Amino acid sequence: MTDGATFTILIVDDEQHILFSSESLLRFAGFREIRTLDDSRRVLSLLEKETIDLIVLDLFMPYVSGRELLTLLSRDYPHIPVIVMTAADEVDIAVDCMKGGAFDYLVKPVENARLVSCVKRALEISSLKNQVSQLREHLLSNRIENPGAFSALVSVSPKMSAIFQYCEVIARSRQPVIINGETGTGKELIAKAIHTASGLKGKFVPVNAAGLDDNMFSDTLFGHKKGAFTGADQARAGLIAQASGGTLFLDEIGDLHEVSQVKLLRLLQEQEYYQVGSDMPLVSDARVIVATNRDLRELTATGKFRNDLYFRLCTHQVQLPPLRKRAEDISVLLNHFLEESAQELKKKKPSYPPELVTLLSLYDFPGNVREMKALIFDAVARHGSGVLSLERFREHIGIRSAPPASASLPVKGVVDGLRQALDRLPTVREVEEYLVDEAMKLANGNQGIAASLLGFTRQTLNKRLRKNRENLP
Ligand SMILES: Nc1ncnc2c1ncn2[C@@H]1O[C@H](COP(=O)(O)OP(=O)(O)OP(=O)(O)O)[C@@H](O)[C@H]1O
Repeated sequence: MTDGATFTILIVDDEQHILFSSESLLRFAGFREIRTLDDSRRVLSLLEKETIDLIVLDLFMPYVSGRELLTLLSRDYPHIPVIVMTAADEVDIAVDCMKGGAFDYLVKPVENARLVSCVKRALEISSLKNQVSQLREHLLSNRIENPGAFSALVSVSPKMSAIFQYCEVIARSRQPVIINGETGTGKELIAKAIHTASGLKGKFVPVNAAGLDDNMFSDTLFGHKKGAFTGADQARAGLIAQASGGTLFLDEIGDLHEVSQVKLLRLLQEQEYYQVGSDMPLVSDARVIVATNRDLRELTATGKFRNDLYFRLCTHQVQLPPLRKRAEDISVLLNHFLEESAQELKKKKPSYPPELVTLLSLYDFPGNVREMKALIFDAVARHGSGVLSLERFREHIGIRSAPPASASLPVKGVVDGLRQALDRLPTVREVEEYLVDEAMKLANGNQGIAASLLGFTRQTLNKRLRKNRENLP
């Protein structure tokens, strides 16, 4: 999808009628910024003054030929794609132009659709190339230019900061984005951040596709005409109209109904949609960002998600890591949510025992940041003294005084491992020493947490540790 409004095209041809017809054709195809020149000597001075995204160049012109210009353009403006358009249908000339850096070579009279699709393709490829080089620069410079756009996302993780940098670059593109990640990892926050960083003036409009059948999807997104169906007493503009000049965020895209997938594909390809009960196409310029916690590629393989829609969506992809894969964020998020919850609940921000961070890092947070946020809000709501109690967290995380029955399998694995290593059945003392050692490692040396993991009291663990030390050779 190329957005004609954002690109400037220059057409150079000494024949006025060609300039006129090519300009009209491209304007009709949605390209609004078009410059024309019938004198090739003025091309370079124009390029010094204006930003041009693509050039359509005639080959045979008086004064400076198109071929001469092509050499200069490839040398000084290699990022601008040049489409050569000429009456000469000769293979040698075409090959020479392509070697000289032309993006494509079209023979006059050029079929309208051919010229438009060639221009769109060239712009798509060059804008992707530009993004790649910006991305490279950005990643090498290792900084975010607009940190305000990402301020709602609290993180000190290098993985997340690389993601923010990538998002800042793709924010400038109008191509769709797929955001993938487990529930609660911050997909909607990232989508909002991309919208803010894009500088788009329109709104950020979220729509949850889960549970919408095709009728509901069409009505919600595209709206309806008055009288379109029983009960449609008023016309309704859909959310896509609200997202005009902004971003439409489609959450849970993996659950989108098959028929709705076709409508979304049309919207992405043609930037067009139909309101329910209308056969008049409407135009949308909203940027589309989608999110899912499912594997879209896998869904395409099983036929549950259209291949062509996937390929339309997949230009930019963001994969958010689960919280358990960025343990360095536990402590900053804990402080952030303590602050936020204390403010919201009008309480003083409590302090917490240092073991809390270790305890939280041991947990795998299937609900990710959302789960952590809820846990902390609840603990702050319940607590009365100045220091948070670990009890509520222990309960949630499931570390109980007695190990669960299902623990027998891993224990068998431990015993088997020791049996192999020792070449005999290990003694009870050896198994115990091993487990105590592992628990202490997992708990970062915190005896309270290690004791909980082992199902001991802290005093019992302390005794065992002392005994282990005495048994050291
Ligand atoms: N890095 C973060 N910093 C602060 N808050 C966060 C962060 N990530 C997520 N959150 C919070 O966690 C909650 C869930 O975030 P969000 O809705 O963006 O996740 P999601 O991945 O879109 O979830 P789902 O897949 O369930 O729709 C929100 O309250 C959000 O504010």
